Amino acid sequence: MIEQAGEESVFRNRNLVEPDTIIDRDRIVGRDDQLRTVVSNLRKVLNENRPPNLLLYGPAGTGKSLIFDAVARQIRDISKNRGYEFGTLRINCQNLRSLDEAVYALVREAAHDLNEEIGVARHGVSTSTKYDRLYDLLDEGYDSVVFVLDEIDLLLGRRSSSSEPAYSDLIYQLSRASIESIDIQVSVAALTNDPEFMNNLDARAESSFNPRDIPFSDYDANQLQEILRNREDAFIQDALSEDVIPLTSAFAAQSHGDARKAIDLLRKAGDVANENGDLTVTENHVREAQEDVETDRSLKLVEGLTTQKKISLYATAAVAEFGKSGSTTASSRVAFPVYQFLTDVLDADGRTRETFNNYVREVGTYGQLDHERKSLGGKQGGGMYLMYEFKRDPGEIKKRLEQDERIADLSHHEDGLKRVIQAQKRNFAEN
Ligand SMILES: Nc1ncnc2c1ncn2[C@@H]1O[C@H](COP(=O)(O)OP(=O)(O)OP(=O)(O)O)[C@@H](O)[C@H]1O
Repeated sequence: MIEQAGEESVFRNRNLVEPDTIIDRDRIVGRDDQLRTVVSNLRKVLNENRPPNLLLYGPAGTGKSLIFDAVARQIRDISKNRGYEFGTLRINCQNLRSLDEAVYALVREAAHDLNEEIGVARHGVSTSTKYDRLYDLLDEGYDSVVFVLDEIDLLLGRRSSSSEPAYSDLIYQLSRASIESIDIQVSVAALTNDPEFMNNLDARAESSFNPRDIPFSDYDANQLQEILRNREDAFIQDALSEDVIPLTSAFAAQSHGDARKAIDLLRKAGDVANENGDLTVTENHVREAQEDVETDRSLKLVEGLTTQKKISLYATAAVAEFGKSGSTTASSRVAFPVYQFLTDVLDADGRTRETFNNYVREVGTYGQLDHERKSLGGKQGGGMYLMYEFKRDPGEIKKRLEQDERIADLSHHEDGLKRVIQAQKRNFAEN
């Protein structure tokens, strides 16, 4: 099996359909206007002038990083040959919680690029000491630097209601660095999905940043097709059947024309073909890959539920999973006492039967399960109950819920859980 997988693959160069692979300039499809604008601004570096600040904005996966990085790499190579040190220092602001963290991340980038010590402690020193270290490193190592601030709108910092977001401060300081703090040429390129970003900057930051705007729009299905066709050589010859690229592009165009999603989906379709031992990627492989993507997206929603809703869903999924083999259904009459057992195990509050059912039904609206109202007939004094039917493997949902450390404990009680479920099922069937 392993040997087979090693020998036969639809891929010749799978890297080409990995979204983070750096691609050559000749693989870039379209985006001529944006390329021209970035080139005309960054080429000022070649005359040893400071390039203007730039704001690249548009939805995710529309080529902002690709275009900027491709041009910056070329400028860097030409400059280096001429003995002029041009560099870009990139940080992604998504996971940075404060201005201080952002400045430290820039110090770390510069030190890494220049092969120097970071030279400043992460904690326990002021942000201005970090700025000083940053400027020292830059003065020593470069003639010109562009700070690339990806997802800049997410650098909010720990704000009181009256204070400005951290990105305003960072942009203000960095775009003034050339004037006040440093001898080399410095400018800022900010990347964001938010077209209104400039409206959120305070007046001070706005006036010192004053960028050239470079907008990026969604790709349509035809543009996505072209992008994918330009990477067809990731696959062995004739591995892609005719309808694969059009279908992949059509799916990705539905999710905001994101090229990253299109490339991901094409790679996943190839993986599905490999898993099935097929040497041709077909429409069915694309559909299967797309289903996996959707499953994963809706499972992610499960991670955001409150603990009570997670316990309710866990109980219901366990009843379905530990029922008859391959079963996807769970009766509320069985699932509710199982939920009570789980709240006892976790020492959590117990909710009423009605609230429990409301929680599980609510999860249904995220696409995990359906419910049907059923009558007990003459059983248990009559009355109604709900029959839940999972649309996908309930075991997978349970595993996803166990990623929450409060729920993870339940996986150590599987034997007890199975016993309770069996007892409740017997009880339900006998009455
Ligand atoms: N015009 C294009 N030609 C070829 N490949 C492209 C093109 N546009 C985007 N891609 C590919 O799509 C992926 C995402 O592009 P990129 O990282 O530039 O998106 P972005 O606009 O910076 O998105 P985000 O806001 O999510 O960071 C990359 O793998 C890139 O190579």
